[in-house]
Amino acid sequence: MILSDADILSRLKEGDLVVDPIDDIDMQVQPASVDLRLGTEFLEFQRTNISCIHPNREHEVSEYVRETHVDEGDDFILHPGDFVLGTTKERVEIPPDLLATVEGRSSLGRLAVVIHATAGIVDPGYEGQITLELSNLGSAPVALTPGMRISQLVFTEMKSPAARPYGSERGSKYQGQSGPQASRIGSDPEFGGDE
Ligand SMILES: Nc1ccn([C@H]2C[C@H](O)[C@@H](COP(=O)(O)OP(=O)(O)OP(=O)(O)O)O2)c(=O)n1
Repeated sequence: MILSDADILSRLKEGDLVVDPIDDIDMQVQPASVDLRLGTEFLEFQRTNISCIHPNREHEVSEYVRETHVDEGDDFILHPGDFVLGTTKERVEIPPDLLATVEGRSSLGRLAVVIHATAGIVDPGYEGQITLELSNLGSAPVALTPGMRISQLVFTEMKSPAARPYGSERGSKYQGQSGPQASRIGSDPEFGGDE
């Protein structure tokens, strides 16, 4: 069952579901979702620095991404074909009985800007900001402004709460992330990590 605006407001009031900050409830809480705003940090890929991103060489992350800060009110120009990691301004806490999905906004979709390439699930138990996989699929550069509403979160009530929610007890690698975070796939067991 998907939460309606009334359900979302009631869970936010109860306090087990957190989306923070919400500066304008009427603007951000939509009929069946909450709009999230673009944060000020971006991770850009530097393809000239390495020959290949290999999942089991996590130490290379700092060599292939560079962090850029853009103040609210300034522009980050997303060029055609670009792929950069951004972040939501809001921090979320998802209770064990809810699954959240990150979706784009139609207004940005109509400009050919997508906010995730493949990862749309925010797990029950997850706490932190959400990393956006920003791409411009169109043919004209698009200016993105930190603070603009860029994505939306939809909440689905599960049949029962997760028995082992996302979090430190299961060593979840993105729990508590702040700002855009590069992939930590190197810590997956299949690549010799200890997750
Ligand atoms: N666009 C997204 C999608 C997800 N997440 C966060 C919330 C998710 O709960 C967490 C993990 O997402 P996945 O389970 O899709 O990713 P992995 O399987 O790679 O991570 P893990 O092994 O920790 O489950 O990352 C995010 O910040 N931005």
